[in-house]
Amino acid sequence: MKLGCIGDDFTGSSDLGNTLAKAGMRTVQYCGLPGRAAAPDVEAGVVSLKTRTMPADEAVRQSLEALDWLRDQGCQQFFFKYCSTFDSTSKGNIGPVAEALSDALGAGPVIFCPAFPATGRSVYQGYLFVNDRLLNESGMENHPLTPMRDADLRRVLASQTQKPVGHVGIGDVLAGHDAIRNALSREFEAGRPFIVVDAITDEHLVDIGRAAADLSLVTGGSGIALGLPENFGCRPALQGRLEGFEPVASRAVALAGSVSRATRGQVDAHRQAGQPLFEIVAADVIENRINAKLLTDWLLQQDGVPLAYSSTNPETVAENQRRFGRDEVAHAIEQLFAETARLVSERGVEIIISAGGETSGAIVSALRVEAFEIGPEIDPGVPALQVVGAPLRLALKSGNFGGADFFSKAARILGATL
Ligand SMILES: Nc1ncnc2c1ncn2[C@@H]1O[C@H](COP(=O)(O)OP(=O)(O)O)[C@@H](O)[C@H]1O
Ligand SMILES: O=C(O)[C@@H](O)C(=O)COP(=O)(O)O
Repeated sequence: MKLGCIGDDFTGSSDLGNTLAKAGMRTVQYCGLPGRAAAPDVEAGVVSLKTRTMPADEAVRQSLEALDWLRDQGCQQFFFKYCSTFDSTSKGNIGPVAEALSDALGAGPVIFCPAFPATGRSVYQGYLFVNDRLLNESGMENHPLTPMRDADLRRVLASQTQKPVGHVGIGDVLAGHDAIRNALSREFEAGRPFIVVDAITDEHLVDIGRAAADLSLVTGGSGIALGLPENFGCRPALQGRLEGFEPVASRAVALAGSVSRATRGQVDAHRQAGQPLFEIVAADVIENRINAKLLTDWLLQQDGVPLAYSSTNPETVAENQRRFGRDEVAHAIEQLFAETARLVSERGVEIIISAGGETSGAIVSALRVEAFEIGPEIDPGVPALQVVGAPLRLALKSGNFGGADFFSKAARILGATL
């Protein structure tokens, strides 16, 4: 293994796997810390953890364990993948995890770059934009678990780490990879080892990737991984990745626990397309009026691509959190989806589409998936996934990713019988 990656959630890890596989690296996504050595032909391993919102010391512990495993596989460079909207709480976990990894590796300059132009995320003058909005006006300020209320990445990162934070601006990035490398050294030598790097286009990311060839630790969204595979002699491998998987004789079932803007739009579009929808109301979950058995029965009675969703507007989410407690309601809904995924799979469903990072983490854990092979891209940042060693396929959609017709498109590319 050449490139060892640690993802702070499961959807984000499949996003990274997608980028690396498209860029020509033989990539496997592991669900949690693998219990055995990787197959010898794997070039990039992505250990997906669910560390984004857990207490920082536990996130650090799990990330260091993943680092040890990746080191044992022979990796030469390490990548810490977090969200392209820099999702974190006031305590971390981006800063604490990056700090621990950097100390363990004795790293030099460490890049922080969540830019992902294909999905509208860019970093300019140290500020993170989502399309034409600053991060804190993009809808992310209402995220149920990681509300992002400051777009200045230098300030957000500095509040999470003891390490001084530097910046490589767009001027240096536009001047190409040598200038970027020099600027990184300049910041490091000035005593600022954690360096936010501007990037607006894929070309910038490729140049930053090239400048990072000798760095032991790189951190960011999946975009910053665009340029890394070439450093290992890999070339883009689009052949065979453009079409869907071979069809299988299984329906697809969709489960959405994301309350992000894009997911809510996809739920509406699915309804308008005449597909069967089941709305999960938080109070019904908490007060046991709905459970996984009832939901499974409903899903299996439908035609088309049935979708069960708890996605709702920010006011209702805030009301649910006030009434039941933020973590309690999130956990109850995640567990309902996880148990439902387990039951539909037991009853023969081989294709599950999941929307939401935390939601997907819970679902994948309940399905006891060990690893995924990365298949064709459904939409930017979302690949079709084949479970290694089992006839089960998944799509793990980050909340804010995907086009309006995502659920139907995913079912088709995953090879569902429609
Ligand atoms: N109706 C709701 N009320 C309160 N919390 C909800 C509701 N629906 C989902 N949630 C919780 O919100 C969180 C959404 O996070 P996640 O699944 O990571 O989605 P995203 O990818 O959009 O961030 C989950 O923990 C989920 O259980
Ligand atoms: O980088 C991204 O935006 C995604 O890969 C990601 O991590 C999104 O997280 P969720 O929205 O919580 O799925």
